[in-house]
Amino acid sequence: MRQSEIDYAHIGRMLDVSAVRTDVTVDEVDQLIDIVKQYHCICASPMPYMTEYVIKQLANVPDTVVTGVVGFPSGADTTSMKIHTAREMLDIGCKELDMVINVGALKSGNGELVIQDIAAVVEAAEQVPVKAILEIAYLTDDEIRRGSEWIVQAGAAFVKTGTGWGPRPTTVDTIRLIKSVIGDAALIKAAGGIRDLDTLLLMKEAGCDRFGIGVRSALTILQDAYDRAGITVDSAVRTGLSSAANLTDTY
Ligand SMILES: O=C[C@H](O)COP(=O)(O)O
Repeated sequence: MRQSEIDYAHIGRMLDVSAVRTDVTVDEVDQLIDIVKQYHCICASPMPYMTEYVIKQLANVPDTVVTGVVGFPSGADTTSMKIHTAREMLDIGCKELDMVINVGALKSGNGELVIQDIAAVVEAAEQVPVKAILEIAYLTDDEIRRGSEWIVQAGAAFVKTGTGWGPRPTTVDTIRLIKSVIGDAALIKAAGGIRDLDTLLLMKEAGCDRFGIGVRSALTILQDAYDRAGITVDSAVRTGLSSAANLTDTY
C-alpha cells in the first residue's frame, strides 16, 4: 500500500475507540466521547455500566455507533448470561456487540460449546453485527486457526483478536494467520496492543477491516493520521492526550 493511497483524513472510519479497562474513570470515558466526535470514529466501546451514558452523549452524532461488550474479559460467562447482556446492550441502543468467546472451551477442544455460545449471541443480536473475540494472547497458532473457523461457523460478522486485557499484543502475523484461515468469510477486527499508525496500516494491508484501540493509543494514532493529512484539530481534544496517558498499559 503506497502512502499516497492511504486516506489519512478518514482513518477514524476504521476505528472502534475503547475505554474497557478495569480502572477506567468517567473523565476517560468523557475523553473517549470527545475523541470519537472529533475524529469521526466509527464506534465507541465503553464498559457496560457506562454504555447508556455514552449512547446519550452521542445521540446527535450520526457518525459513531456504540458497541456493547459481552462476556468481558474472560468469556467464561454462561451462554444465558451472555444472551442477557447482549439483549440489555441492544435495548439501550447499541448497534454492534463485541463478545468474548469461551476461551477455556476453545483450549479444551470443545467446539460444540464454543460455536453454540457464539451462535446464541448472534441470534439474540438479530441484524446487529457481532465481533467474536478470540483472545489470541492465550492461544497457540493452532487454537487461533480452530477458533477462527468456529467463529465463522457460528455466524459472527467479525473475528476480533483481543480484549486488550491479555498478556501480549495482536501482531501483523496474527492478522495474516486469521486471514489465511477465514478468507472473506468474515471481517477481521484487530484489537489489543496496537500502538502506532504504521502497525495499523500493515494490519490493514494484511486483511484487517476494523481496529479496536484504547483511548490513549487511539488519540496518538488519530493525531498522527491527521498530521499526515495536514488537518488541524481542536486544541481541547489534544490537551486530553496527557490525562489519557494515565491509562495503564501492559505492553
Ligand atoms: O477492544 C479494545 C481494546 O481496549 C483494545 O486494546 P488496547 O486497550 O490495548 O488498545
